[in-house]
Amino acid sequence: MSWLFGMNKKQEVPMFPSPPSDGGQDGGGQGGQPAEPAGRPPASTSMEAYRFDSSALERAAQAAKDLEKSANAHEILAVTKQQEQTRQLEQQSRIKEYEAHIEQAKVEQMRAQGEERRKLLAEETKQHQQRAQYQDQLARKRSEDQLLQQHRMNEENLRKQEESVAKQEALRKSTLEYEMELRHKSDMKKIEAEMTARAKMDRENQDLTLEQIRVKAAEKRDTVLNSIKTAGAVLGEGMSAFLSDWDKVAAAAGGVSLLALGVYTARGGVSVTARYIENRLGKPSLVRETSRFSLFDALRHPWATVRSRLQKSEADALSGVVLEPGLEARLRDIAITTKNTKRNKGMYRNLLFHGPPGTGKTLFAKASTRRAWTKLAKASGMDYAILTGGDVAPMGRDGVTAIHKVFDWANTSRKGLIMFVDEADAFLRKRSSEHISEDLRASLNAFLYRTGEQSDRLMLVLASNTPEQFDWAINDRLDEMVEFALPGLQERERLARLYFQKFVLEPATQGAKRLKVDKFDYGNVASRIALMTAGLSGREIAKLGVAWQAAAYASEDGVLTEKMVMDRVEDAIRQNRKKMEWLSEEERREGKSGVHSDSTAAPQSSPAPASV
Ligand SMILES: Nc1ncnc2c1ncn2[C@@H]1O[C@H](COP(=O)(O)OP(=O)(O)OP(=O)(O)O)[C@@H](O)[C@H]1O
Repeated sequence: MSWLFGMNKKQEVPMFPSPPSDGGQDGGGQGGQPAEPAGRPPASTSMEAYRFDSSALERAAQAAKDLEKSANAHEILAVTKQQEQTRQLEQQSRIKEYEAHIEQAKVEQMRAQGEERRKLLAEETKQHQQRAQYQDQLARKRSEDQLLQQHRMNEENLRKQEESVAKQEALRKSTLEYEMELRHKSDMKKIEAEMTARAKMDRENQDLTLEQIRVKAAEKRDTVLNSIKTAGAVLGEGMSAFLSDWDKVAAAAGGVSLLALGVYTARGGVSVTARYIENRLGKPSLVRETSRFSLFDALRHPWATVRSRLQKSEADALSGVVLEPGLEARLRDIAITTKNTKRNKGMYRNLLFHGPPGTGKTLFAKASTRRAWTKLAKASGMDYAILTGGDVAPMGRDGVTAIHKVFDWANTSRKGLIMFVDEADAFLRKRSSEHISEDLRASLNAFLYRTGEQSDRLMLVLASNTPEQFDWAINDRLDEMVEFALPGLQERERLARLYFQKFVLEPATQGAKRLKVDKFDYGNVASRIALMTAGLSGREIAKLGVAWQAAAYASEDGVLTEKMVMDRVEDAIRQNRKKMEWLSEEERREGKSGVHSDSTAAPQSSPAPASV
């Protein structure tokens, strides 16, 4: 209603202090008051607020008159009413909004409460679980403690039993010793008494005894003299009769000559026959091991022969040898090819096994894995023989004969023979650059002579970790090379497991030995060892097994702990690094231990290079 009090639309709304109880009515006395300047003191403002201003009423009356006179008075009133209604509606809608807000706030509050309750519940569940876990842990710990207690008690009992047995044993031993001592003393006394008695008797009978001796000696002398006289007379007569008859002399000379001839002929014949039989049946001295049946060996060691033959037929081919799968497959392929060669009566191929030291070349062929080699030979349907190159040099000039003997013996095999020569570089080295003895050179020449042509009876397998030392003529005879590389990651893990089993678990379970294993996850330890031991050879890992065993024996309680295992591994790694440092620069360049030269190198699990 500002227009009613003559307020211009452009005028600002006055800022009044809040009125007393009736201050809200339209057209209140303060309506026409001009706005106070901001800086005026509040006391004077409140005084003026209660002063009555009649000019406003006058202006209102005037405005009402003007309004009555106005032609649009009705419309203005209607508009005013509408505005009033609109404001009321707006007010109501604000009230509704406010109520809606309140409702929403309630919903929010309920949701927050729900959330709180859920959190509380979750917290309670968590607490409950933790409590359950804790109780479970307590129960486990209790049971572990009980087990430990039990274990300790068992050990204590065992110890007591052992002690009591030891005491009894000691008592028995001391009793026995005492008894023996007593017996000894009484024996000694008896002997002493006998000796004294005999001495006394001898002394008393001395004269008699001397007389007896004298009589016996005189009798003996007479007998001997008489015998000599008689023999001389008989021989003399015989000789004179023999020499006087020339026919008898001639017959005797002929008989003696024939006898001598017979003896020499028989000796020569026997030695030739023996050599023939030896060639057919005997094993040459250079052959360390063979699958061929040897009559002499069977007669000398019948039980060992029977047992080894039985074992071979049962055993798993590659048990105890950890090879990279590609290499294993390759060896099997070679066996199949060899078998087919034999079946088709073809010519055999010569092989070379090469690689760094300690990678299983010999192991594959020799004693402990004899089965594996047998399997290869068996799969090919052939016999096998194992020789060592190092045996040839000490034979000196006999080396040539020994080599010929081996090849003669090999050629008598009906099935065909695989000849494995371990450490072949020991006698097959270069004739030109190396300073080798005449005897060794002659042995090498004999070997070359006997292997000059492809054979349908003999397959040659050489093993060496320095094949670059071979004489060129030997290289020329090789048809295929198989590389035994350093073990890769998986092989190292298998090796670690194998040797832990062999040197720790098996002795620990046998019970007789003083070796126990602490509780730890060995699978996990083996994986860690495999990761750490890149560059170590199979032999070095096998030695680790022995080191673990020794560590357990050296400890006070004989228990092998995880820490002891890992300490030995770190030792082995350090030693390997040291060995690598010792390798001369030249050896590195030559690549003798090429795979070793970078001990941190990635594991070499790739298959060996194919062929020459
Ligand atoms: N692949 C493997 N699997 C299982 N054990 C192995 C393997 N390689 C080596 N070893 C262990 O190392 C030892 C030595 O191996 P082996 O004599 O076969 O080595 P090599 O290759 O012939 O070495 P060198 O060239 O020095 O003669 C074996 O007795 C065995 O304990």
